[in-house]
Amino acid sequence: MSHAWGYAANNGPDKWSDSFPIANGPRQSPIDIVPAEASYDAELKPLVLKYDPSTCLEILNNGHSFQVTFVDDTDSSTLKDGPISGTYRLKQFHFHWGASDDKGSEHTVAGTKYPAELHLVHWNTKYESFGKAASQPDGLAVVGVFLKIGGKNASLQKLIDAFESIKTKGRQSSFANFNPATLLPGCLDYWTYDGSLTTPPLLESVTWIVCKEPISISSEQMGKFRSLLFSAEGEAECCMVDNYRPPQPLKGRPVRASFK
Ligand SMILES: COc1ccc(C[C@H]2SC(=O)NC2=O)c(OC)c1
Ligand SMILES: [Zn+2]
Repeated sequence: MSHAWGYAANNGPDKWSDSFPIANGPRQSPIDIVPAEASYDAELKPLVLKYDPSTCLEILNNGHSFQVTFVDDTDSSTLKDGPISGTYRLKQFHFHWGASDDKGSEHTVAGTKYPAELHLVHWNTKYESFGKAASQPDGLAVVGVFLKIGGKNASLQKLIDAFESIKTKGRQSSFANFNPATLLPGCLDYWTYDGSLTTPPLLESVTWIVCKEPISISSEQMGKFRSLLFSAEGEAECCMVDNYRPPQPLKGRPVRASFK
């Protein structure tokens, strides 16, 4: 692909295999999660998420989504237990969403699309850095949380209030003392399977942990997500919407449930 990857007809998910052949690999993400076909695994532990708001660093528009990045040089913000062994550090979180409320999530549940999906990205501290971990089969663990249209979400509003400073691609601003735990649903029941990054380079290094319970976002707040731009300042404006990869073939992978 001569031009950079994106989500448009000429550079979107159907074209990514041109430059990233792993797009057709055996453990690609996202997937359609079919609850009736997931197997309850009593050995799966509850998720242990410990987040320190003081590790929150900045919020940025990377041209594909907006992302909140964390200081990850200590074990201050970590994910443990669940389906993983060892300690994974929080690196960043970001979202995927649609142009309308009938689409936007990457994972789907028995074919149901949610309007958006949150990804909390963690890396395995058995490797020396995020970059090194990202190329290892057990290098990353991403917690996915669905968003459904409902009441106004005060925690999401704190992110939205920073949007005017990151409207266009490449813009970033300092963003301190945000607690990502406020974005988690009350119930942490989850499905888990072995998968990949959902954008290029599509590395097959992610243990996916997808929460069953969604969090809420209001229609007005969804509208603010859609006011961000894929385009940089001075370029023709292109609204940041439909930045999701559709479900990929399961290829025989087991999907386990932490709940009955
Ligand atoms: C090492 O290079 C990368 C590149 C992209 C992402 C972000 C992808 S991965 C996901 O779940 N959603 C996304 O948009 C990444 O995240 C771990 C790591
Ligand atoms: Zn993502």
